[in-house]
Amino acid sequence: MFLRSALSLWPLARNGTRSYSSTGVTKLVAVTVDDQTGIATVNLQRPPVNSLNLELLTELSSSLTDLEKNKSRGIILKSYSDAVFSAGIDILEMYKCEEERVTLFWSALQEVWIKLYGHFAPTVACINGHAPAGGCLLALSCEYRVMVKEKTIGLNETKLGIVAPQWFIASLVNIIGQRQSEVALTTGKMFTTEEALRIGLVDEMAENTEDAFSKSLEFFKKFKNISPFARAQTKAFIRESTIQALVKNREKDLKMFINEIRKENVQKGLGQYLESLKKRKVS
Ligand SMILES: CCCCCCCCCC/C=C/CC(=O)SCCNC(=O)CCNC(=O)[C@H](O)C(C)(C)COP(=O)(O)OP(=O)(O)OC[C@H]1O[C@@H](n2cnc3c(N)ncnc32)[C@H](O)[C@@H]1OP(=O)(O)O
Repeated sequence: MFLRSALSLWPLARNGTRSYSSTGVTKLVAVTVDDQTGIATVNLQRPPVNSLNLELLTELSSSLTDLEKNKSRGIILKSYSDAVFSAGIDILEMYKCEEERVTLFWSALQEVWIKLYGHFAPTVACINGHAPAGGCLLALSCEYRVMVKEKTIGLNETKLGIVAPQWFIASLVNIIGQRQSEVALTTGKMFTTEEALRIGLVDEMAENTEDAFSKSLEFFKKFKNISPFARAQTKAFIRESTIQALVKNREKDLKMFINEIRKENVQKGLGQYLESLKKRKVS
């Protein structure tokens, strides 16, 4: 009954699913809700590598708000691409950036993290491609991670000469613990799927995207006999202090980000990194 009335808020059904976009036009984020289960698939679709720019983050943020309002039964976050889940922050948002845009950009990233990390429904990252830095952050924000074999994941910021903010670090520490996080972060380690599984950075390994998606769906069955309220409130209690640490310091965090990326050596490093990306190819 509850499911029916919640779902009736969604746009017209098509083949058992409801497609949805906050702007009315599907662009960088496509949301589909399964009519039977109420599970939403949030597909990131910004070719070529789903790098996170202001527009993608703004769409993702409003999709998350709508899913919260419409009481989705769960979220699977995935990529349109079988190669890359998300390449993290679009370096062009940090390199030679304008103050007004970079302020909006970082605020949107904060907002997405707060909404995803604190989402009331169960969330799964279906990591069907590489997930460096900000891509890893999105995956860490979910409750469960299923990753396709032979991909890579990690917070590699130090490799770019930048420092991962406290909330990136907390997201990792809450999953793999302080010691493993310290080693991973200080060395900018990118884990293979197999390594990530061994240290608990991901929960399951999959053969391919289809397998990852069906394993992601299985996760929701764990809550079949659990009260949604008890589940959501428990999650909120567990995550509250991590979320509040950013919520109370958003302005300070924004200033630190802008100061950090404006440094001459950081700008030089970002420029060189962009150049090196253009020369290199990952198999
Ligand atoms: C006291 C201090 C307090 C703290 C203050 C805050 C500090 C700042 C913190 C900022 C946090 C940043 C987190 C980030 O997310 S930084 C971004 C890190 N991302 C990466 O390192 C990933 C880079 N990309 C790759 O490794 C590979 O592209 C890939 C994802 C493995 C995919 O490989 P593949 O071979 O499939 O694709 P290509 O490499 O050929 O890429 C295709 C084109 O896309 C461009 N590209 C790739 N990644 C990015 C990116 N992140 N931003 C912009 N552009 C990107 C690449 O150059 C290719 O472009 P081309 O076709 O024009 O050559």
